[in-house]
Amino acid sequence: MERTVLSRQIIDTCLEMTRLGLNQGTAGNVSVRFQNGMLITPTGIPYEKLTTDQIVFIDEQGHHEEGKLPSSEWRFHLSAYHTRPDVNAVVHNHAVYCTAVSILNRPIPAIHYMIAAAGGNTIPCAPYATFGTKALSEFVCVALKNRKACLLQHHGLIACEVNLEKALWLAHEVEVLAQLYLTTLAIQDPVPILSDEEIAIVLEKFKTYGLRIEE
Ligand SMILES: C[C@H](O)[C@@H](O)[C@@H](O)C(=O)COP(=O)(O)O
Ligand SMILES: [Zn+2]
Repeated sequence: MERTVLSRQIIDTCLEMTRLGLNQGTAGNVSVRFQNGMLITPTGIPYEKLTTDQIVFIDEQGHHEEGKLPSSEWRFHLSAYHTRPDVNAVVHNHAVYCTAVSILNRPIPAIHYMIAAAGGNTIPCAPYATFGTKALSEFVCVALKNRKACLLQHHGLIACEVNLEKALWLAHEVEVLAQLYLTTLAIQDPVPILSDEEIAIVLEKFKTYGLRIEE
């Protein structure tokens, strides 16, 4: 797809992320796989002020085009694409419930079968490291190895998927799971969870769920 079209889709995803209540201020960033690297939001610019020419290209070595400053988190976006060849879009935000669970430094357990949307029976929590660091990107590599979403301790959430629409959908879904987790945790700890066997059944069903038969 053409660069300007993808850049517009990145901005629309950022605006939708805010509209869904998943983000505040200039927190968060969004990228999409492009050529031998990715297109990513610039650092520190409010989404409503973003224009397509401000979206930054970074190659697979981490070199960005001159005259633009990429998101401070470009390292973990590159790590996500490196670790997961199956994904083409990455969304990061500081959604309130996900961040609250990350402060407790707990994974989200299998409290609802939709946990399987991220590829397994938990949403893991990557250990804390300062934002923008190589250390954080290395923790993200590990957390996303078998999942399409993870929490970042004392920070927020990352979700990745085949395209921007699905990555944002997953980020929203994980926020709902985090809200359910905290709501039930206030009543009972530990919260009842689904067995690995039940989650395995859902993972299998998700392989074909929503696929339409070609006419
Ligand atoms: C301090 C930053 O807000 C940090 O939390 C980063 O992770 C973030 O969410 C937004 O940073 P950029 O504007 O550099 O993408
Ligand atoms: Zn952040």
